[in-house]
Amino acid sequence: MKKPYVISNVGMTLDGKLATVNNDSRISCEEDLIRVHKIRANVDGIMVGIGTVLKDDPRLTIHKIKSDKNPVRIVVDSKLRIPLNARVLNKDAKTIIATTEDTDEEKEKKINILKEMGVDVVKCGKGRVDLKKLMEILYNKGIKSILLEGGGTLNWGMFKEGLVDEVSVYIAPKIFGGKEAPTYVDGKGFKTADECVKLELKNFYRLGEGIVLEFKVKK
Ligand SMILES: NC(=O)C1=CN([C@@H]2O[C@H](COP(=O)(O)OP(=O)(O)OC[C@H]3O[C@@H](n4cnc5c(N)ncnc54)[C@H](O)[C@@H]3O)[C@@H](O)[C@H]2O)C=CC1
Ligand SMILES: Nc1nc(O)c(N)c(N[C@@H]2O[C@H](COP(=O)(O)O)[C@@H](O)[C@H]2O)n1
Repeated sequence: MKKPYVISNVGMTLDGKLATVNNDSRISCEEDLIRVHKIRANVDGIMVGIGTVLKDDPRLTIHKIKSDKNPVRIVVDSKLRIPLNARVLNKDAKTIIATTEDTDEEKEKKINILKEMGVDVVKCGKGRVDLKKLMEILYNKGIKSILLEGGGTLNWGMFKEGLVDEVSVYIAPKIFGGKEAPTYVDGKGFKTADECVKLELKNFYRLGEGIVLEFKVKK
């Protein structure tokens, strides 16, 4: 199956959290945010789940370094919960919303509004977005590389389907704790170690106050 090359990147605390229980996600140092924007500048798309949009209202554009273009912003949003005033819907970059084929009058109305705003709405899957099918659709739209930023639920979906090729993670010297705090990979989780995603460590280095680890996903 032809699919984009997918790099998963997060800023994570030592205890694996992506934010506090109160959704404070100030984890990466400035040096790491610049590293992230250099990755953003080298991919065709940046992908997040709707949970991240609802909690962070991210820009998903390149603003920490100079860049003459922005990657396509991709939001995975089964129930089309995206607020129409979300920053990812502004004119700074192209945006694709991936939703499910399940629909009703209200959803169709919102899809029409989004299309009038210049947003590309893609329907694939029932109940949940079919991520494998979405990857094929994005590849056929010319998106050959994607930075998957999360959050933990979407990361689980992508890892579970074997759609991630590379992992880079900045680990901050912080501990957030919190059983309910979001982690790098949430979702159902693998039941046995045999099923888990296996990685090959390719590189690691100090950055700012933390450390960056880079892996290839073993296929
Ligand atoms: N520190 C970091 O690097 C980052 C932190 N975050 C944090 O992560 C949290 C958001 O993560 P989550 O709440 O887990 O939301 P999420 O951003 O992972 O979005 C999950 C949503 O995506 C949709 N979805 C549709 N099809 C799916 C599929 N097949 N598999 C999985 N999801 C699918 C569903 O509506 C699901 O609820 C926020 O606290 C945010 O600050 C998010 C990105 C990076
Ligand atoms: N790499 C990284 N480190 C952190 O500490 C973070 N909190 C995040 N969050 C991701 O960046 C998005 C917000 O930044 P922009 O407004 O898009 O520049 C946020 O939504 C997460 O995807 N990432």
